Amino acid sequence: MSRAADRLKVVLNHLDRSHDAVRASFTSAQNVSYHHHPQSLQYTFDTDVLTQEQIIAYEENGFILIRNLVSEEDIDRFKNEFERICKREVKVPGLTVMKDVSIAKSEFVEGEKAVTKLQDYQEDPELFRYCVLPQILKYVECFTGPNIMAMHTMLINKPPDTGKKTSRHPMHQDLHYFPFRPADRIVCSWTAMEKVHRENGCLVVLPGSHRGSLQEHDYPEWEGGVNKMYHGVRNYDPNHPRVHLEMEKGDTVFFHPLLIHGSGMNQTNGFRKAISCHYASGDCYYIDVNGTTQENISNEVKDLASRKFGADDSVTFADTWAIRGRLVQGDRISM
Ligand SMILES: CCCCCCCCCCCCCCCCC(=O)SCCNC(=O)CCNC(=O)[C@H](O)C(C)(C)COP(=O)(O)OP(=O)(O)OC[C@H]1O[C@@H](n2cnc3c(N)ncnc32)[C@H](O)[C@@H]1OP(=O)(O)O
Ligand SMILES: Nc1ncnc2c1ncn2[C@@H]1O[C@H](COP(=O)(O)OP(=O)(O)OP(=O)(O)O)[C@@H](O)[C@H]1O
Ligand SMILES: O=C(O)CCC(=O)C(=O)O
Ligand SMILES: [Fe+2]
Ligand SMILES: [Mg+2]
Repeated sequence: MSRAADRLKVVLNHLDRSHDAVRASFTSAQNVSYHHHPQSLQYTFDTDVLTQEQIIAYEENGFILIRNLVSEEDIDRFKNEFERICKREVKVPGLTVMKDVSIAKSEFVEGEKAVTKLQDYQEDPELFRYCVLPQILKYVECFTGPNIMAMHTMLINKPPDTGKKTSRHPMHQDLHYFPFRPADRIVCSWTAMEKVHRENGCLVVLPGSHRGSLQEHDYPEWEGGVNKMYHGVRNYDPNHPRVHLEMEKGDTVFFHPLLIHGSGMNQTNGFRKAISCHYASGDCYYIDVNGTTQENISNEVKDLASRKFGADDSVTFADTWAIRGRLVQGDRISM
């Protein structure tokens, strides 16, 4: 047997044995069918980039954390560009600068202290460098395959909580926002731009939840308010076992779009920064989400597109993504 085939056999054997344990901890939370006996890898391509342990970890948990993947120098450049955008020294086409809902109506907060998130930075060449970093794409390819689209770009500047707990991001699955498939050929890359820990609201994940299905999402019923489009899984069980991903500057997590994740309150005085990109295979295809649980977010996004960019009724949810997507490797086949 070849080395690659040998390696695959070891991984599959391991997965077949260990799935039962992971499954057992998730039966209560979601509707998963537990009759999966892997004949091949479902979530990863074995391209000799991931170690056996990493393949197993992603197949089982739905995420892998790579330490020290992005250099300080690159991160400082992203931070610098973020500051320039907040000071309005640069104007980026298509970019949304979002303020936290609890300070959105305050006239007294200016500059980066007012900003909770930059959405859609793909037209900013300095920030978009993140999406084409070779060491990131090398990992992305293990999940998407060789044709890679950058579909969704964000820089998150999680603010100190104002006391209303609005700095939380409810537990959700990113696939809720995406009208393209297959889910297994989509991956998020999320890089800490400084130390992130429990106190400043690190990512919180439910390992293995990527093996479930897409859940119904809606605004959580939070007394202090919820940020625009921060939908959460509807029947979230707060007692479900979770993992807090504490990370150093430059550490990067790659995670599956069905992985249930969120982030807690930022209880420090500092802004917690992270930069991210969602990638999809250039061979993915768009779906019509009308009549599905994604209809609510689809309507919100279309509404925003019409208010912000004057898009008319003929612009679909899929169109809003096709406009934003950028090819970063290989061919744009059907996206
Ligand atoms: C053709 C291309 C189309 C592109 C479409 C763009 C789609 C973008 C979103 C896609 C979602 C991506 C997937 C995300 C993954 C998970 C997430 O991160 S979900 C959270 C993402 N959230 C957003 O992307 C929100 C986008 N931002 C906005 O829509 C706007 O910033 C805004 C929140 C509507 C604020 O608009 P703006 O014009 O900047 O603000 P104001 O004029 O000051 O306020 C208008 C109105 O809105 C209230 N408000 C302000 N900020 C917030 C907030 N954070 N949350 C809730 N409400 C907010 C504000 O108080 C005003 O209210 P009023 O009652 O009218 O006074
Ligand atoms: N009702 C809910 N619906 C959806 N998500 C929720 C709900 N309540 C809490 N969450 C989310 O669960 C995650 C963890 O929240 P929490 O504020 O407890 O943070 P934490 O990191 O566990 O902090 P702590 O150390 O205080 O426990 C966050 O993503 C939060 O937004
Ligand atoms: O950085 C965070 O708090 C998580 C953001 C997130 O999950 C998202 O915007 O989809
Ligand atoms: Fe997310
Ligand atoms: Mg908690």
